[in-house]
Amino acid sequence: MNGTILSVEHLMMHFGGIKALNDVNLEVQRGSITALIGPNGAGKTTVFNCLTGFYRASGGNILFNTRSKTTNVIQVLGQKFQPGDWINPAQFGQRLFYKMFGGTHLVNRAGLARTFQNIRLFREMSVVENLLVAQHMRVNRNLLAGVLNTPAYRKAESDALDRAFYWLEVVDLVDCANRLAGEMSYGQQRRLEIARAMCTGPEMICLDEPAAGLNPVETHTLSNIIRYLRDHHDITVLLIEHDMGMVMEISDHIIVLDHGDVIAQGKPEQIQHDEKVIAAYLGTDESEVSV
Ligand SMILES: Nc1ncnc2c1ncn2[C@@H]1O[C@H](COP(=O)(O)OP(=O)(O)OP(=O)(O)O)[C@@H](O)[C@H]1O
Repeated sequence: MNGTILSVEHLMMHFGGIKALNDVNLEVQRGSITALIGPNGAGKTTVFNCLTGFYRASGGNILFNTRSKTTNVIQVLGQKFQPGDWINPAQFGQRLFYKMFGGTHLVNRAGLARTFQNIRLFREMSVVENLLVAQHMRVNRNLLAGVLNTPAYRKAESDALDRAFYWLEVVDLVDCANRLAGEMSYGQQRRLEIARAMCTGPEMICLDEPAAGLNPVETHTLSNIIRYLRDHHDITVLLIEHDMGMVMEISDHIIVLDHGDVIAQGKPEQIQHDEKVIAAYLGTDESEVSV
């Protein structure tokens, strides 16, 4: 593995009086499969929502290091002006820029993609259309080029289609290309969500409970797809998952959250025997746990 792709420092997320995340610090290594686990309500999805810009964190830092630059996720979502900005024109200009043009699209453009716990496909579109829509930020959408149907425009369209079919092949859905996304089985929809995220050209993908609702055969196929992303495309995978068999089998590193704090991290064999982790899952006090 080569360096840190994601650093999260002192991340906090409060919903009114509820402290979903207290002070989360974690790092994800480039090219790894890292699992974020923890009991229900530990704050895992909230971490994902902060990382991918769906929530604006209450405090802390999220730095996403792609090969070409570092993106400050909280900054690109647009922050409130601070008193010091009025004497620092560069800072003021930057905040104004991101207030006007910032948003989650910049997080995706930086190379971070995600899937959702509750599948969110365009159900009334065909499978391949779902993948073409995902590429709108990469494809030439110049109106004039479209009207004149220029060679560059046709090439961009054909590349988008090739890319869509490449990822359909990886997730074994080529045969379903023209079916409506909403008509497919649950397992197929989960795989399509991964293909759609991959069509945005990410360096890192966050998968929120990808194995939820899958049978053992589908879970095995999914594990192979996740490994394929890492091994053949150098994609960093961060996943939330409750299927501990799968987590222990495919993860290089595991981070455990409980009540909005990281309580343990390490290799699967370390986590399996960590007393704090066992206590968190059993809902008992650490001192009561005997291994
Ligand atoms: N939008 C929200 N408004 C209010 N509270 C929220 C919101 N989102 C999450 N929470 C609260 O934050 C805490 C963490 O929730 P989160 O969904 O991140 O947990 P989780 O670890 O992903 O749980 P699960 O494994 O059940 O999906 C919970 O107490 C939850 O009720």
